Amino acid sequence: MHSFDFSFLKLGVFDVLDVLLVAFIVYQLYNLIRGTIAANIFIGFMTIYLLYMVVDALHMKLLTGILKRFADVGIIAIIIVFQQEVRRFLLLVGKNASLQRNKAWWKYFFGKAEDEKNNYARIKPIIDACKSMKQTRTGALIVFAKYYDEQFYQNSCEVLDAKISKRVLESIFQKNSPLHDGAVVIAENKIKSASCILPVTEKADLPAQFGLRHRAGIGVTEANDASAIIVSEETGEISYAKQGRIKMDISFAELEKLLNKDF
Ligand SMILES: Nc1ncnc2c1ncn2[C@@H]1O[C@H](COP(=O)(O)OP(=O)(O)OP(=O)(O)O)[C@@H](O)[C@H]1O
Repeated sequence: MHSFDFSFLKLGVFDVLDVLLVAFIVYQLYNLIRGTIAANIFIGFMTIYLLYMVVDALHMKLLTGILKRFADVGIIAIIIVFQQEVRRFLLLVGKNASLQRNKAWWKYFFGKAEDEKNNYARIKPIIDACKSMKQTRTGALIVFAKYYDEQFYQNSCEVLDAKISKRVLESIFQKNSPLHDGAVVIAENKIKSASCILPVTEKADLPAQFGLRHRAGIGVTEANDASAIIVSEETGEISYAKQGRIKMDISFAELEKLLNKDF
């Protein structure tokens, strides 16, 4: 009678750790692309790879040979198909590994109160500008970039390097202003640029009323370590995008909390 060889099922501690780490990375990757078309492609890749592992373990030579061809080019295909996601993933890894974290701990113990006070002073002009633009139904898109990638933002933008103030933000988004079309990018505590054309998200499951402004607000946070405030011209509603997701119709108290964390 034919006997199966199950020796490959012997597990050591490192095998378990290996599986857990891979599961964690796959889950994080899936989280990054959830809700996008890329998620379906990702599931497709994973299915083919899992199938390859199973047929390989069962020594089914022909199928293993065919699937191996897919698996071999898989990593290159992933980099090409998921260019934006890979970029965002590496940014995330880089950010968490940087000294920024240690600085945050240091501030947590020694300078938190002072920090919050300073942060409120920084945030206030932005919140005030949003309040006023909400009232006047002035459409706006303000991006907060943790890292100002000149190549990414400056290509299509008008470079400003201006101090953040309520009146400057309001004037930029005024309907008659030559700079009102597009987004303002804030980084390093400055209004770095205005009138920026940003990549729009390809997400298919967004509310029907979302036009290009909202889509660009979400799109920029998919590809970069950035968050974005969107003021709707139609409804005056304030939305907040981060990591490719959007919170709609938020209050100013909520906006303050979010900015305190992200800006
Ligand atoms: N790729 C882009 N990057 C930055 N801003 C953009 C981009 N595309 C459009 N916009 C801005 O969005 C405006 C058009 O907004 P649209 O009405 O399509 O958006 P919306 O999401 O429906 O928002 P609203 O509720 O304000 O109408 C344009 O005038 C321009 O200022």
